[in-house]
Amino acid sequence: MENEKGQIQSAEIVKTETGRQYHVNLAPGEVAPYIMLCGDPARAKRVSQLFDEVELTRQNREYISFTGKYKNMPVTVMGTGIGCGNMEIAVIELLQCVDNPVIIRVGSCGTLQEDIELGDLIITTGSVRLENVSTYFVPEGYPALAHIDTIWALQKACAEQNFRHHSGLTACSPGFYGGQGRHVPGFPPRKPHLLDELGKLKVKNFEMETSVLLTMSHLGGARAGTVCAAYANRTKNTFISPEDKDSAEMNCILAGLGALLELHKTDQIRKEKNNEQWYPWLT
Ligand SMILES: O=P(O)(O)O[C@H]1O[C@H](CO)[C@@H](O)[C@H]1O
Ligand SMILES: O=c1cc[nH]c(=O)[nH]1
Repeated sequence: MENEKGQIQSAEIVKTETGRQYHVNLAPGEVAPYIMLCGDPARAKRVSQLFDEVELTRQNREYISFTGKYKNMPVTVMGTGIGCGNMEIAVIELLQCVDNPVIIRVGSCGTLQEDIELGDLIITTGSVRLENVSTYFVPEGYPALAHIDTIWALQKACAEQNFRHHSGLTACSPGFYGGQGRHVPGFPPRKPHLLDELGKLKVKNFEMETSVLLTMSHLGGARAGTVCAAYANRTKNTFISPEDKDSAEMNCILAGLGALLELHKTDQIRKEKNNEQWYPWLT
C-alpha cells in the first residue's frame, strides 16, 4: 500500500512516514558500525557525554540514541529499556540500518557467585536462554554465544584498565522478580530454587536482555557481546550503594568503549591485510 508520499508501507518491516525504523526512529546512514547498548536511557546519555562529538540524537518511546565519534571511532550508543522484547526490536531495527556491526551491551546484573564482589564486571561468554523471545527464532538447545572477538576485546579492556572482572555464563531472565527467583511477600516465585540451581551450574549472573542480543545478532551477522556490573550479590543478599553504583557503571562503560575501540582497530588491520582470519590474540 502506498502512502501520500508514494512510499510503500509494509506490516513486516514497519517504517515511519520519514522512512525510519518504527521504534528506534533511525534509518540507514544514521547508525555507526560500532554500537553500544544499555538498558537505562540515562546510561546512554552518560556514554554520549564521553564522545568527542555527537552528530545525531534520536528518541522515540524508551529508545534513545546518540551517534558520533569516540576517539575517532564512529559509534552509536542506544538505550533500549528493560527486557528481551525491547532487545528483539532494537537488534532487528538496528540491523535494518547498518550491516555487520559490532554490538556491545553494557548493563547491570545480579551475581549468583559468592566470590564476585559488588561492582565487579562480568563478561558474558554465553547465555542461558531463560526467556522465550528467542524461541520464536531458534529452537530449544540453540546456543546463545558471545562472539569471540567481543570476549577477547572486553577482557583486554578490563585488564588494561585494572577493572576486577570475571568471564562466564549469564542467565537471561524474562523478569527481575519471579524470573530471577526473588522472594517478595505476596508474590512467591514458582521456581524458588532457581538461584541455587543456576549458581551450582556455575552461572555467574542474572540480567534481562543478553540471550536475545546474542542469538539475534548471530542470525543477523553482527558480532555481539555483553559486559555487566554486579549491582546485586544474590547469595549474600546485598545491593550496591548509590556511590559505588556510579563508579561501577562508569567502569562498565569504559570497558565497553575500550572493547569497541580495540575491535575498530582489529577490523582496520583485517581490512588492510585483506584477511578476515587475522586474530589479534595470536600476535
Ligand atoms: O542496567 P540494564 O542495562 O538495564 O540491565 C539490567 O538492569 C535491568 C533490571 O534492573 C535489566 O534491564 C537488566 O538486564
Ligand atoms: O539483580 C539484578 C540486578 C540488576 N539487574 C538484574 O537483572 N538483576
